[in-house]
Amino acid sequence: MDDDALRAWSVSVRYPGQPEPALADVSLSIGPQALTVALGPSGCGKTTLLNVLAGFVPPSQGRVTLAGAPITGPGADRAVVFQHDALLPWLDVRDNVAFALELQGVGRRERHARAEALLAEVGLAHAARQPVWTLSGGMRQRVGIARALASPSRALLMDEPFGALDAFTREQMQTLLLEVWRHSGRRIFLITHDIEEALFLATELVLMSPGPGRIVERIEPGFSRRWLAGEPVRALKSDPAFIALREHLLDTLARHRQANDKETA
Ligand SMILES: Nc1ncnc2c1ncn2[C@@H]1O[C@H](COP(=O)(O)OP(=O)(O)OP(=O)(O)O)[C@@H](O)[C@H]1O
Repeated sequence: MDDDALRAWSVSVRYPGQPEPALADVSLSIGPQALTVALGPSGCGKTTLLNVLAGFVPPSQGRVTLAGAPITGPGADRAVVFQHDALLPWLDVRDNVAFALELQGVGRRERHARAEALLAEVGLAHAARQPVWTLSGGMRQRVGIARALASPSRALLMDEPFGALDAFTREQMQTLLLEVWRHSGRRIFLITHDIEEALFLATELVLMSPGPGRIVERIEPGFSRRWLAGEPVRALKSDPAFIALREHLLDTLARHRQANDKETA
């Protein structure tokens, strides 16, 4: 057992007034080197699971722990990156990142230096003094990631972080995230609707299905480590093993959808 992991233990969540649980008996262990991706259709409980790990939503049953300590609410040890960034429009790029450091009581000169180093890590050194409203969607998400890295977090929890980006920018952000993952040593939990994104990034991929929200399959794709070892992204995404897994996941999702449709008919 991994004692340093971020773990969900048989977690169920039932929202008031809902006929069935949003999550039923979900267990997950995100170890220090892990990039765990939750994939599934709308309503399968992905965001609920992220909110439980973040401490925003308490489980109705089960528990969540980080390195063995119970999670009872939000904490600086878990940084959240949302699909739509929450940048502060009156601050420039550097100060949006430095703000997270100011909250930790870091002095002005040091927080500017650290913010600039984090912006360099996400490829935005040149944009440090730009107002955030001048940035593209991909650049805004980079600022969001730099800001998450500025917190003393041990885990990044990412809710569809690239969902609003075009396909090309999205692929760039996926490889950027793998670089950040390697350099920062943070464990990552990421949710997505996108099968290729999930397969490319995940060290562990959990496939979820609704009605009630649950994990129906777990696989360890291994393509992210191959990319970090030097294999080109396009070669990996057209690798027969990648395509076979993509088709398998599509098939499994379709079977679960049919089963759910029958139950609700
Ligand atoms: N605050 C809430 N109150 C009541 N029901 C909720 C609440 N949040 C989510 N739900 C319900 O719980 C179920 C799971 O929702 P959740 O947002 O976790 O799924 P999801 O897989 O993230 O969906 P999406 O991909 O569309 O964001 C859905 O049926 C949803 O309507």
